[in-house]
Amino acid sequence: MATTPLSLPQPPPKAPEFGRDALIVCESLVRIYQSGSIEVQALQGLDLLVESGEMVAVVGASGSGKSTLLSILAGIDAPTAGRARVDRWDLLSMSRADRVRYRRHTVGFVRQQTAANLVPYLTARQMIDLPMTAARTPARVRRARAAELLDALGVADLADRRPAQLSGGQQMRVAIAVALANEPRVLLADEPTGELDTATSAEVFGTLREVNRRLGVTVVVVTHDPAVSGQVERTVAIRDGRTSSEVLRRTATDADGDTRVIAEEYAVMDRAGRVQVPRDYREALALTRRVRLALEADHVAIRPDAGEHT
Ligand SMILES: Nc1ncnc2c1ncn2[C@@H]1O[C@H](COP(=O)(O)OP(=O)(O)OP(=O)(O)O)[C@@H](O)[C@H]1O
Repeated sequence: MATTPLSLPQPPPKAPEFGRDALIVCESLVRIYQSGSIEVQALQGLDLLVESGEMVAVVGASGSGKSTLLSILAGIDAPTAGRARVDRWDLLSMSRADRVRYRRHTVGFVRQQTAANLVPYLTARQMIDLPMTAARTPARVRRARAAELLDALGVADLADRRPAQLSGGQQMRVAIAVALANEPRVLLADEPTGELDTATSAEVFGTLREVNRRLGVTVVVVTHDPAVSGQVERTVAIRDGRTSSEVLRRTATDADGDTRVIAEEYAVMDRAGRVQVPRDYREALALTRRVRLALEADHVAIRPDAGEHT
């Protein structure tokens, strides 16, 4: 006897992998530090995507997890849980040998303290040569690359000086050149302008933008300085170990041909749909523990709990 085929519901189409085309992917990233019996959750489920060629500023209060994020992306620290991928490298499952390769070729890292990036007894040219020698780059290529970088970073005339003979801004530019020696796809900079005065900060930041635009290197820069973060197209704010909001800036030209920068702030929604409502919004409408959500034609409304139930 012929049986009627069962009509089964269609399985839902498989969701594309989160950030499949991004260069940097952090998904629900967690980093817990254990010091004695105390546990510090430096990252508490952070999501972040960075596309190839972007320049992103990461801002946040002291202790919010910015340096932890950068150390993980630099391959110096390892996450406790979650997912972190840069280019083709999975930062959670990388072997020790892969980690060395990753740090040598995929990312360049500029540390917070200017001096920590430099070797006191080497000249600028010798310092740029060092990572290339470690990568077994032939001498002829090393010489050409060092000259190119010294030039691109505006320190060609300082090539034979040691760190003590350079100003803070010049030291930082040399540090950036050293970080770029092995042609990484990503440059990570942790508070590169933290020790510099305002004018020198602006100069160093301009250098990072040039590196991003002219050399096509993806740049992630941690900063405290709102004036600095105001110069990039995308600023990601971290609060309590999570990305909380983003500011996107674009240049618009009005009818008179004048250009101006338009900055729009967005809240970040995580993979589970959680959004942080800013404190001033919550206070203005006394939004507390329980709120009403309503799906409207083109937005979702959040209203205070009317208080019929307790
Ligand atoms: N090695 C460590 N051991 C224990 N706790 C740590 C360690 N490193 C960072 N933390 C803690 O993790 C949290 C996040 O620190 P992190 O340095 O990432 O913050 P940050 O946003 O970079 O701060 P800052 O702007 O002051 O550099 C802080 O509470 C910090 O005290």
